[in-house]
Amino acid sequence: MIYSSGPLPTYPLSLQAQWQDVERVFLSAQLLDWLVEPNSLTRRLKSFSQQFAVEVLSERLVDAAAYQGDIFTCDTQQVRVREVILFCDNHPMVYAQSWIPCYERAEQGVDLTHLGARPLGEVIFQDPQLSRQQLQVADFSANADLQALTQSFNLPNQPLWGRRSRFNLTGQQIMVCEVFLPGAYAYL
Ligand SMILES: C=C(O[C@@H]1C=C(C(=O)O)C=C[C@H]1O)C(=O)O
Repeated sequence: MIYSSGPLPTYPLSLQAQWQDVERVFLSAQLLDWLVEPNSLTRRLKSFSQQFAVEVLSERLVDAAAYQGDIFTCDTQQVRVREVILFCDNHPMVYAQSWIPCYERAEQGVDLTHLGARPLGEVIFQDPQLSRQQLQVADFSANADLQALTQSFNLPNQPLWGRRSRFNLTGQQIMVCEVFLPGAYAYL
C-alpha cells in the first residue's frame, strides 16, 4: 500500500515530546478512552473497521544506549526498532514505534523479530504474563518527524496525541509508542 506522497522522514522517527502521566492532562473523554486502552489497540481498531492492515515502515537495530533511558530494566546492547502504520479500511490510523531489546540468549520470550505485517499485539497479548506499565501520553503537535509523516500521507495538520507504555512479557520487556493520526477514531 503506497500512500505516501512527499519527502519521507528518516527512521526511526523522533518520539521527542513532553511525556506526562495521563492523570495530568485534560482531554476529551473520547481521546482519553483511546489513550488509556488497556487491551490490544489492534483488536479495538479491527472492531471499528472492515479491513485492517499493518504497513511496516522500518525495522532496524540501534544501540540500546540511544534508546534505553529509564525504560528497560534489562541490560541489552541493541534494540530492534519497529515502525508501522496501522490502516483501517485503507485509512492510516496509527503510527507505532516499538523497541524490542535484542537478548543474547535467543530463548528469551516470544520471537518478535519476524513479525512482518502481523500485528505485534496479536502476538504479545497471547502471553499470559503480559502486563502494561508506565503508561504516559504526549502531544506530538510540535514533533517535526510526525508532522512530516502526516504530510506524507496528505493528512490535515491537527493536534496529534500519542501514548507509550512498557510491556513486561515472559522473559522480556518491550516499549510501544502509538500516535493517533489525524482522522483516527480517537478524535471523532
Ligand atoms: C501492541 C499492539 O500492537 C499494535 C501493532 C504494532 C505492530 O504491528 O508493530 C505496534 C503497536 C500496536 O499498535 C496492540 O495491538 O495493542
